[in-house]
Amino acid sequence: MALVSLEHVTKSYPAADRKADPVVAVDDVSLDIEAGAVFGIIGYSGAGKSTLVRLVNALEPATSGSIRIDGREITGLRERELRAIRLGIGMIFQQFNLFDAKTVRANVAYPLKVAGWRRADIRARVDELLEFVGLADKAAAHPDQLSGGQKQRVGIARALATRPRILLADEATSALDPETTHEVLTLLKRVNEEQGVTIIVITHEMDVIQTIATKVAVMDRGRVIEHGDVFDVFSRPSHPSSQRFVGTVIKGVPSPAELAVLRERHEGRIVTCSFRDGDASQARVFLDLAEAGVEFELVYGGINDIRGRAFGHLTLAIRGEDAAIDRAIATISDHADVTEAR
Ligand SMILES: Nc1ncnc2c1ncn2[C@@H]1O[C@H](COP(=O)(O)OP(=O)(O)OP(=O)(O)O)[C@@H](O)[C@H]1O
Repeated sequence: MALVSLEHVTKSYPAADRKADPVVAVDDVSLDIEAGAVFGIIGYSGAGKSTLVRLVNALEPATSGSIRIDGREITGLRERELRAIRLGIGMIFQQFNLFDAKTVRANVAYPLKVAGWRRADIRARVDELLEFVGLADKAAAHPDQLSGGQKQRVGIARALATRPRILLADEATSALDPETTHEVLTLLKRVNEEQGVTIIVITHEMDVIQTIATKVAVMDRGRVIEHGDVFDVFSRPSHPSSQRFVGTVIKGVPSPAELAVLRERHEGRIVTCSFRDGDASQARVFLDLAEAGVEFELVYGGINDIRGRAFGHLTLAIRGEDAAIDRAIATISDHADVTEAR
C-alpha cells in the first residue's frame, strides 16, 4: 500500500474576477508515493506544485478526489484529526521559516513543546537531532549567525523532531548556492536512508531531482503529465514539456538552434542516437556504422549518470550512399532510439 495516495485530486480557487472561471491549480492528479521513496515533483512556476503540497499536508482541503495518508482518507476529516495527521508530516521551506528571536536549540525544540513532550526528553531529542545535522556546536546561536546551509539544517532538524514518516521539502535548496545545495541534499539523502523517512521534494531545479530522487512526477498546468523512475523519465521523456525540462540538465541532446549550426558546419545526414544501459553501447553504434560502410563523425554528445545508471546521446554526421545510411540507421534502431534532423 502506498504511503501517500492521490486519486483524481482537483483543487480550484475562485478567480479574482468572480465572473471568470475558477483557477484550477491541481487538475485530476492521481499519484502513489511508496514508503521509503525520495519522490520529486517538478514543473515550471505556476504548475501547481505548492498547491499539491498543501493538499498532502492537509493545510487546505481538495475540491474533489481522494487523498490517503498511510491508508487513511484525509478529505473530510475534522481539524483535530487533521492536526494529528500533520504531526506525521515534517516540512522544510525555501526561506527556512526559522524563529529569528529563538536560539537554534529553541527552534528545534519548538514542535516538541507544542506536542507536549517533557523537558528532559526535549533536551535529549534536540541534542540527538543537532548531532545528526552536524550543528551540535551551534545550539546557542541565533539564525542570523548562521549561513543559509546551516539554517536549512536547523530547518531539517526541526522538521524531523517529532519523528514524522514523511518530509515535504518545498524548494528547500532554491535559495542556496550549488555547493551548499549539495551539502543539504546529502543530508536529505541520509534522512531518507538512515531514518527511513519518505521525502517529497518539490522543485523547479532538475539537478536536485537527478541527485536525490528515486521517482519523479512532472507537473504542467495543474496536471501530472509524466511520472515514473527518474532514470526512465530522464533518459526517455515522452511529453514535450518534460523534454524541455530534462533538456536543461541532460548532456548531449542538441537544441534546435544547435542542430542548425551543426548542419551548417558538417556535411552529411545529422542523426542522434540515444541509448540506455542494458540497451547498447557507444562502441556498438560505431561498429554498426563501420559495417554499413559509411563515413561518420561524432559532432555532439554526452553520457549521463543517474544513481549509477548511464544513458547517452550521440549526434553524428553520416556521409555515404543514402541506401547504406538507411541500412545503418535501421540496424542501430534495433538497440537505440534514432532521430534524424531533417
Ligand atoms: N490561494 C490561491 N488563490 C487563487 N489562486 C491560487 C491560489 N494558490 C495558487 N493559485 C494559483 O494556482 C496555480 C498553481 O500555483 P502553485 O503555487 O501551486 O504553483 P507552483 O508550481 O508551486 O509555482 P511556484 O513554484 O511559482 O510556487 C497558479 O496559477 C496560482 O496562481
